[in-house]
Amino acid sequence: MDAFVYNAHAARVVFGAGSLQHLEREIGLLGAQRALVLSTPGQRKLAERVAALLGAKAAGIFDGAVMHVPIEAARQARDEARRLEADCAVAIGGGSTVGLGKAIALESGLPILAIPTTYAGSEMTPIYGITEGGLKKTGKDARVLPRTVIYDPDLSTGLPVGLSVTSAMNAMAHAAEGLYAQDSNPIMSLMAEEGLTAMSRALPGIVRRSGDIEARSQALYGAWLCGTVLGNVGMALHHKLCHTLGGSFNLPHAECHTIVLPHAMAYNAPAAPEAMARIARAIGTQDAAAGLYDLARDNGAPVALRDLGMPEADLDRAADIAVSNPYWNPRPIERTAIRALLQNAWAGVRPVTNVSRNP
Ligand SMILES: NC(=O)C1=CN([C@@H]2O[C@H](COP(=O)(O)OP(=O)(O)OC[C@H]3O[C@@H](n4cnc5c(N)ncnc54)[C@H](O)[C@@H]3O)[C@@H](O)[C@H]2O)C=CC1
Ligand SMILES: O=C(O)/C=C\C(=O)CC(=O)O
Repeated sequence: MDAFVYNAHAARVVFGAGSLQHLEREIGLLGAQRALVLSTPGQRKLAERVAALLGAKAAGIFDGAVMHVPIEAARQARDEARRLEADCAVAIGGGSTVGLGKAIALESGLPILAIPTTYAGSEMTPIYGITEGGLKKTGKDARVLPRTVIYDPDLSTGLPVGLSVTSAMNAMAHAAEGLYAQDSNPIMSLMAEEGLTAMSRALPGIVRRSGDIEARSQALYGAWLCGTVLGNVGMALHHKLCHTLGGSFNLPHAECHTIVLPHAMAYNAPAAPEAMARIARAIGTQDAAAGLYDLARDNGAPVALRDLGMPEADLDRAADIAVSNPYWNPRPIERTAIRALLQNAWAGVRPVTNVSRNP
């Protein structure tokens, strides 16, 4: 076994259907008296429910969370937290809402209690992202890691099936890249495999019946594991491509992850055969790249960037941006091969690598 460094991140997790009922207890354990509740405009009603549960400990609601955390939204939320003298942020929603909580915590150090309703996994990472002047910057800071996470599968039954599938693929991307990360370690790899398995088993159940609590529980469990992997080891080519497509071409986050993931795996397969074998085993397939493509397609997710409205003419610029300041990657970043990868992802070609067959 190779030598490795393992850093555990402290977070308290309360998991299970109905666990939102423990919110008041959990806020008490954080020692908070004035919680600012955060949401998107679309999840305002849920934020009001949370505020009602908090009673006198609710300082107010800010429902201006937006994908990729525009600096303007971050400033408004920070101002509101100061004005209300909040001593805690309760973020209920997906990665955008948790991201807004992180923007507040980054400046003020306020503790975050996160209640995720998608599978993006941000609640388990010290990674923040803020968009300013059309550019998304990401960084790591221990202050933004939520102190407490309440995973209540009841709250995810309303997540539309399409977004459930793409959000799950977003989570799986964290695990897949974690398996070949430069700083990977055996503990994170265990979590990554288990997270991939949980997600691939959960998806057909959710697609069959959106309110299937067992499937929803499996998916949230998978989101927890995959998010933990993202929070502990580095991202590589796949995340760089998605941040390029989301940040510079305004394509939707989870859908980009879904479409690009099989192609990023095909690109990296020759340089990371063991990771490919583990991914394939975890999702019960012969070939990691083709298996991830099939999982998305068979559960009704988009598989082509052109179906998200990306013009073919933008692929050259996307390739240029993706190869500038690349994240570490197991296979060297070659512009011609990245351009070909993007072409395949744009057209929705099913990739097959024949590298993953030997666990
Ligand atoms: N910092 C980190 O570690 C990570 C950050 N992210 C960031 O998170 C953002 C994407 O987050 P996502 O969760 O994909 O999307 P999101 O948080 O933007 O949510 C997408 C939409 O679904 C709605 N929604 C969420 N949960 C729902 C539910 N249960 N029922 C009905 N509607 C619901 C939201 O109101 C929103 O309109 C991106 O900005 C991405 O960069 C994503 C992963 C990790
Ligand atoms: O943008 C961020 O907040 C940072 C990381 C991610 O979005 C991870 C991802 O691409 O899912």
